[in-house]
Amino acid sequence: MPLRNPRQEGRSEDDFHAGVRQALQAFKDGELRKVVLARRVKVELACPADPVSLLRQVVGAAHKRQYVFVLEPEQGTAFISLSPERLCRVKGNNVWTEAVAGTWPIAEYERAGEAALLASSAKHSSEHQLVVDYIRNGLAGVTDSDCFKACDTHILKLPHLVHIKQSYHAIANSEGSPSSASPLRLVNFFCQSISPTPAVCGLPLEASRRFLERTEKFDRGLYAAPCGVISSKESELIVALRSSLVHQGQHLYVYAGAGIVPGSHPAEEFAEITLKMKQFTMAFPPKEPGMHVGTAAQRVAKLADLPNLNTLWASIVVEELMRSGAAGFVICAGSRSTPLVVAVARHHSARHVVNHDERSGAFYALGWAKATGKPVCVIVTSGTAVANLLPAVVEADLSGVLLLVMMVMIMMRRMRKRRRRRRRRRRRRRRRRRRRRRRRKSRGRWRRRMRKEEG
Ligand SMILES: C=C(O[C@@H]1C=C(C(=O)O)C=C[C@H]1O)C(=O)O
Repeated sequence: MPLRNPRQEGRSEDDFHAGVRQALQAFKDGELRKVVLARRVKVELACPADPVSLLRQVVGAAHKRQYVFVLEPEQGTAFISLSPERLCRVKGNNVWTEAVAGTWPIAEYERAGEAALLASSAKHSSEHQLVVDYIRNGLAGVTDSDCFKACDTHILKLPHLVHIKQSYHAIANSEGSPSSASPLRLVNFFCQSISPTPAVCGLPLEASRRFLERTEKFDRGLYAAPCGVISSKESELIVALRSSLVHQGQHLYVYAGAGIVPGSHPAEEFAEITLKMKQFTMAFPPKEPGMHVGTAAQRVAKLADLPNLNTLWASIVVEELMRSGAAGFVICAGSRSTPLVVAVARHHSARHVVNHDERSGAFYALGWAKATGKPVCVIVTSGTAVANLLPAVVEADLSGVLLLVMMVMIMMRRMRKRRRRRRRRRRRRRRRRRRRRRRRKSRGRWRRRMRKEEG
């Protein structure tokens, strides 16, 4: 599964395939049993963004089973992770940990179901089993076997893919025994003796490290490192997977790897990594010709930049649409929709395309929505412009694609016109009534005077 924009690729697919073939040879030579080969992919941001707004962008796509965090190791650099994997949680002498390894695309899980999938691949099972054995052996050093509980092996469902997972709860040996450990020493034990597990590095550990130094050709940095909170009461460390490093808000490096074992296919492992990177590469899709994103200078800095209610409402509508997962906007310009167009142009991540013809604009939006699987909004002015959207709207309806047509400004303009007309009518009526009253009064006065004069 190639990335949508090959210019993003940091290390070519051929290089990666060569690395997998070297690993397969190392298995045959008895040098290695498993190795996790990673890739680093550079993504140029379409517009500069600060780490918090980038995090906000990816967080929308995060699953409830992912640990989301951002670290700022140095000014201008931010490390963002949406990790599915906990290295350890330590509370008193209670320890929780897990083995996560073996990956399938989510479509395969949906087709086969959990039980059939778990039984379907010896390669995936052995990949997971190596991690399980490693963690169990490691824990044997700090716990007795009767103080160790493993939950059933199951499938961990995430966006785009699934993993095999098994969780453990152990009670560490109590103080006084030769292998006793305080909570902080237990955390240290996980950092020094358990991490990196064969889920992120390989087996045997030192041979895998040497292999990766020779083969990966980039610095992993914080990728796959234990990150979290440490205290004497309770500590939790996460394996920093599904991560990316943002530089000066200009570009980011996305990291992901795949466990290579005997029987691995280079193309399948490459596709697995692409899938693991998808949450980031989808949140920051490549800029395409004709597509625009608001520049830093155009972005709204404060509420005072929104001089009237129309611009305020329009910016709220655009922000809400982006948060709800809209892919972007097709703008068929007209003066009445100006506040909406300005709001789109000023939004930090709203992608938009300008198309002067509503018919082709609507079909462009339809194609865009089909390609991304996300709703696309078409902004048009009133009158025949709306009617021109009809063929694409009908097609969107029949093919179950969400196309949002925005004519809210027209409605507001019409409503304002109607309100003005009603006010004018009321004023006219009042004036007529007043005139009638005055006439009646003067007629009454005149009659009374006449009667007096006659009498
Ligand atoms: C190495 C990564 O993921 C690890 C490797 C897996 C695998 O090889 O199947 C699965 C989950 C993680 O333990 C990564 O996401 O970069």
